[in-house]
Amino acid sequence: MSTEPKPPATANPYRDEIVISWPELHRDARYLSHVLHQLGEWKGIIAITRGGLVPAALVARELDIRLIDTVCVVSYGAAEGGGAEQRQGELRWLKTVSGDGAGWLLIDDLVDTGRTAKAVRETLPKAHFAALYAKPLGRPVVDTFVKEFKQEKWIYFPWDIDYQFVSPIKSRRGK
Ligand SMILES: O=P(O)(O)OC[C@H]1O[C@H](OP(=O)(O)OP(=O)(O)O)[C@H](O)[C@@H]1O
Repeated sequence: MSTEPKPPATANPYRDEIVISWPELHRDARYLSHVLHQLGEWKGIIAITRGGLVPAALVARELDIRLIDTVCVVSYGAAEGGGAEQRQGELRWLKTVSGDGAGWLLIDDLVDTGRTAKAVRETLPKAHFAALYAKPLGRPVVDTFVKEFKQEKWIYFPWDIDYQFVSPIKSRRGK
């Protein structure tokens, strides 16, 4: 019998959120690059679109990697708005790469339930999977990551957010 943790059964398992700033993401990508550099030479990077594109560019700069490819996978059936329901849809492939991934870095921003990472690993079993952030359900699927967040934490990446006015705490209703 499998002892693997199961995804939460509720429709929206995210009870908390965190906003990652550009400087924090950049710092974390530099740290990831340091770790990956220690592991040896890489043939190239395969970014998992779309979230893996920015960290892949930052790692490529640090490790002087010019050969960059993509695997393109989409969660269908998701509601609009970038919320937790994005984790529910069916996975569909738009593009993959040939070979078994040996010597290549697979890069994504986040391993959440691990569903995307598992699907990508099945097609490229010998690639090294690196992500900036991981949650407990996804952690077993990733080889290298920088920070772990609770499963219930929804992560807003810098490209998801904007600067805007926020009312002082004391003036807010329902405080
Ligand atoms: O571990 P999982 O539960 O599969 O979640 C992680 C995946 O979800 C995000 O992509 P998303 O589906 O939001 O698509 P996008 O990167 O194109 O916005 C993220 O970039 C990972 O690829």
